[in-house]
Amino acid sequence: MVSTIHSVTKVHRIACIPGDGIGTEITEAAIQVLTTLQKALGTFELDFTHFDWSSKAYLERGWYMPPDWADQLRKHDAIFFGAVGSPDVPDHISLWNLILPIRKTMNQYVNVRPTRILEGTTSPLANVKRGDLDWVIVRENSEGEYSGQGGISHEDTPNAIATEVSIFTHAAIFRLMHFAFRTALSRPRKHLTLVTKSNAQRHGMVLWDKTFAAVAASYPAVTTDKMLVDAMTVRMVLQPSSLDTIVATNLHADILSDLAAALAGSIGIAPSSNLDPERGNPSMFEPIHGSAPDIAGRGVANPVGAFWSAAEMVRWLGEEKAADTLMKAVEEVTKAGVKTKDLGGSENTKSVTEAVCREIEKALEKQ
Ligand SMILES: NC(=O)C1=CN([C@@H]2O[C@H](COP(=O)(O)OP(=O)(O)OC[C@H]3O[C@@H](n4cnc5c(N)ncnc54)[C@H](O)[C@@H]3O)[C@@H](O)[C@H]2O)C=CC1
Ligand SMILES: CC(=O)C(=O)O
Ligand SMILES: [K+]
Ligand SMILES: [Mn+2]
Repeated sequence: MVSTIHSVTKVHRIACIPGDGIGTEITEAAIQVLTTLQKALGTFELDFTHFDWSSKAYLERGWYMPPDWADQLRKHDAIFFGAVGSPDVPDHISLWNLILPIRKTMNQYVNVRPTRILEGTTSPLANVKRGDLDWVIVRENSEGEYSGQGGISHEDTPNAIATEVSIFTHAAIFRLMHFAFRTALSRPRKHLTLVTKSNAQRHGMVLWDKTFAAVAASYPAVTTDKMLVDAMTVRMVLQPSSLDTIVATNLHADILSDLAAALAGSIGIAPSSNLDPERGNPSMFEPIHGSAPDIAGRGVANPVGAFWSAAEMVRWLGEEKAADTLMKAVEEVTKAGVKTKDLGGSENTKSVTEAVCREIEKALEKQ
C-alpha cells in the first residue's frame, strides 16, 4: 500500500443562495471578501456552490427549489443566504417556498442576531456611544407565530375567516432557552432578558415564561430579568446599556432585531445565524435585512451585514482567525469613514467591498 504524507487543507463547502433584490448584490460582495480572506490566510479553502433559487427563477419556471433541495443543501457545511422577496410575488409565497422551509427542515431552531455600534458609526440615539449598545438577540426560529398553522374559509368574500395559529411547545422552548443561557454565559455581562407577552397571551407565553424560569435554575451564574415586549421597545431606546443577551419568540425577535439594528446605526449592518446547534444539518447565515426593492439594482446596498454574517459563518466552521480578521477589517473600513449612505457615508457596495478586501490583505501581509 502506498501512503503519501502531505498537508491537507481543510475545505468548507458553502451553498450560496443570493435570492432576490439586494440579496444578489451583497452575496456577491460577501463571496469576494471571503475569497480574499481564504487566499490571504491560506489555511483553509471555501468551495462555493451557487443556487439560482429566487423569485425571478420562480416566475420563469414555476418553482423556487427542486424536489431534492434538502439533499442538495445537506452536501454542504454551511449555507450563505442573501434575501428573498420580490414585488412581483406575494411575500407569503416567496418566504414559504424558500427561507422558511430551509430554516425548518434544516432544524435551524435558533436565530442568533448580534448588534453593536461599529467603529466609526453612530447610533441615532443622542448620548449613546459605542459599547452602550452591545446585544445578542436569540430568536426562536422554528415555531411560535411563524409555525404556519391556520387557514382561511369563505376566502375573498365579506365573510372571510382566517386563523394564524401560534404554536409553543415545551420541547422547542426548552432547547431554545438552554441555547440562550449558554450564549449569555459566554458573554462578559452574563445577563439574559426574557421577552414575553404573558399578560395578554395567557397560554403559550405563560409556558414560555415557566420554561425560562425552570431552565434558569441550571445557570446560577447568569442574572436574568423579564420584559413585556411593548415595554421592551422603550427600554431598548431609553436604557440600551441595561441589556445584554435577549431571548424572544420568532415574531417578537424579528421585530426587535430590526429595531436593534436601527438603534445601532442601520439595518444594513446586522447579521444573523440560523443554527442547528446539534450540527445535524448545515446552518445558514444571512444579513437580517430583506431584498430592499426600493434600492435594489443600484449598487448602493450596505454589504456590512453580509460581511458580518460571513464572519459568523466561518467562525461556526471553526475558522476563528478568519472571523476575527474579517470583522477587524470591516471596522477599520467603517472607522476610516468608508460607509454607504444608510450609515451617513457616500460610498457604494463595490467601494466598501474593495476597501474591506484591501484591509484583509494589509492585515495578513504584516504577519
Ligand atoms: N430573510 C429574508 O430574506 C427577509 C426577506 N424580507 C423580504 O424583503 C422584502 C422587502 O422587505 P422590507 O420590509 O422592505 O425590508 P428590507 O429589510 O428589505 O428593507 C427595509 C428598509 O431598509 C433598507 N435596507 C435594507 N437593507 C439594507 C442595506 N443592506 N443597505 C441599505 N439599506 C438597506 C431598505 O432600502 C428599506 O428602506 C419583502 O419581500 C420581505 O418579505 C424581509 C426581511 C427578511
Ligand atoms: C422574515 C424576516 O423578516 C426575518 O427573518 O427577519
Ligand atoms: K436576509
Ligand atoms: Mn425580519
